[in-house]
Amino acid sequence: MKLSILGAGAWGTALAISVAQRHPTLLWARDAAQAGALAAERRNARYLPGVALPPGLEITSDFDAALAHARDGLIVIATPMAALREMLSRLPDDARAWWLCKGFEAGTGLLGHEVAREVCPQARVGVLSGPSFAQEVARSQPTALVAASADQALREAAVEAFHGDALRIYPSADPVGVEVGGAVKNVLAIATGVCDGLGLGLNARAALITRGLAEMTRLGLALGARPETFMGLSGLGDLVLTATGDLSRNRQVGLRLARGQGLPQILEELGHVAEGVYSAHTVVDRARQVGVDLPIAAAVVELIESRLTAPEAVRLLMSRAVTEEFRTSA
Ligand SMILES: NC(=O)c1ccc[n+]([C@@H]2O[C@H](COP(=O)([O-])OP(=O)(O)OC[C@H]3O[C@@H](n4cnc5c(N)ncnc54)[C@H](O)[C@@H]3O)[C@@H](O)[C@H]2O)c1
Ligand SMILES: O=P(O)(O)OC[C@H](O)CO
Repeated sequence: MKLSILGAGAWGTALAISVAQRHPTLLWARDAAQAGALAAERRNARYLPGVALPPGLEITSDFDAALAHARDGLIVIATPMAALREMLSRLPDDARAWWLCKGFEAGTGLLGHEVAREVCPQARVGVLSGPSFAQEVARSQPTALVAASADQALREAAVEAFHGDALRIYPSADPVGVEVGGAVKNVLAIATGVCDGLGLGLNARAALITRGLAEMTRLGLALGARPETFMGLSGLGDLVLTATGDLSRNRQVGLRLARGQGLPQILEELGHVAEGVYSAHTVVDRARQVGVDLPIAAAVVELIESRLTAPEAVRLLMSRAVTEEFRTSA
């Protein structure tokens, strides 16, 4: 099966390295100079240093050539969430496409499948998510992902395309749950980074992850997700990885906020997208629209928008009124 991966950041490059070992794969970079450097050096020095590109992986900055390559195959959108709408709008009507980005679209508050419904209703689409640090996938370390789409044939195509010796693919028919998990875990990883950066201890970290999972699940159920999805790879799995793994950019944002570093400097030093920063406000807004309370995510918004310091955010969360552990309503 032919694959074109749109976006040559860390994750697009890592997935391209993985699938190019099994399928004719083309990696599109929007910047011609970056595409030239990737092709000449056979590595992605800016976004994924230290990993060689396999000889069969083709590189281009020609968008039409990328679409043509995958005409009978699959397109994979590997840009940040902020560029998903633009990428989807450039696809042919009958495209078969998967995206890798995790978040709610800033401004509209939409999840990826809702953006696709607006922009390319004829296309057959899905989301590939789950616990997956790009550096580990690029080095063929064992990883399990979930491929979620309402389209069963497209789910089968994803297994054919992505499944391999080091990459297990679990199909899912719950794109809502998978996308909510991927978006909310990024915000919770910022919170856990703050918690660990302040040295609040392992009890606090476990509490934050568990109560964060409750927030993710409450929002997902209100948006029509299946409850079991939050116990799966794109829910609990990705939350545990991102909240505890130091390779996470979102966790790094939290660790550095706890040290008192300013957000603009943190983002500049990271050099990669940290989707939780851009999604936090939108996650909380979307939850409010459906009557769901997300205290941890709301505290992250206060912190990144500089209305609270990290210790003040902790005091706010600890002083909340007592509630039942499992609420019967939002
Ligand atoms: N890095 C990971 O381990 C990982 C794993 C799973 C999911 N993700 C998700 O995948 C998405 C991409 O993450 P990443 O780590 O590759 O980011 P990154 O910061 O490493 O790279 C982003 C890439 O997108 C490109 N880009 C930005 N805006 C664009 C636009 N308007 N049009 C075309 N290209 C554009 C950039 O040039 C860059 O190549 C994010 O939503 C992230 O949450 C990342
Ligand atoms: O580095 P992060 O925080 O964007 O997380 C990367 C992936 O989403 C982990 O699954």
